[in-house]
Amino acid sequence: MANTVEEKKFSLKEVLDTFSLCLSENKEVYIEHYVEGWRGLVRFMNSLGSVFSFISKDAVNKIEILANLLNGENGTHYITIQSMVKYELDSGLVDLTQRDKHPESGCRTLLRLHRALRWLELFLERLRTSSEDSKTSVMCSEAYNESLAQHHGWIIRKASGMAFCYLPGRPTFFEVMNVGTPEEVVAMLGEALPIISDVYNITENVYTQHELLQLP
Ligand SMILES: CCCCCCCCCCCCC/C=C/[C@@H](O)[C@H](COP(=O)(O)O)NC(=O)CCCCCCCCCCCCCCC
Repeated sequence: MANTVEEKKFSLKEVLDTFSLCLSENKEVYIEHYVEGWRGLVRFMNSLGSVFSFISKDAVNKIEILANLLNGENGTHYITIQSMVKYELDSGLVDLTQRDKHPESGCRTLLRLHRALRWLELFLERLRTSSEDSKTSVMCSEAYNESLAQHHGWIIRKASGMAFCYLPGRPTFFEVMNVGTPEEVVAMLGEALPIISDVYNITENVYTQHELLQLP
């Protein structure tokens, strides 16, 4: 039977909207919607070609770790990032100095996606303010160098740099986002970016407060 969810032509707007569901009234971040937002982003990335599959494989792996924690027997502790951090720290479930007993804790796994969210924020901001002849590969690698690259070793940085060269040009990129005219894409990005920044900043604060930004 056809998988209608996979085949539906999606709009990047819907994906980015998912991040607006992440924030609770008291500014906690719901992991369910965070994970859902990432699933949508990965789906979008997959539609850009198989050269990105080493990236999406890693992202999917991390998304699934978090989804399993949320759906597991201790799932109630994984409703928000704040409750996850409290629970895992209080229960000694986080490897703080080296990967050892808890190599796949929620805290260290989400931190990797959190760093990638910063890349997304920087990349989308560049896209939003770009001109017609701007190069997506340049915008992407600048955003990467300012964020994720600082946490990646040489091999991953090289492989990422090569993958960026296969990004479609700005016009095609805007088209596959399936949002509308370039002006509509720019407007959509203008609405989505503050929400992504909010989610990023709130998470960053939680991790800073608990000194978790360097988890191995
Ligand atoms: C659309 C272009 C896509 C460019 C994606 C830029 C991000 C490049 C990241 C390269 C990651 C390479 C794979 C391996 C990573 C891991 O080593 C590394 C560390 O993990 P570990 O501590 O468990 O070992 N993992 C990570 O840093 C997590 C990376 C997660 C990357 C998710 C990227 C999803 C991109 C979604 C694209 C959506 C674009 C929408 C724009 C309109």
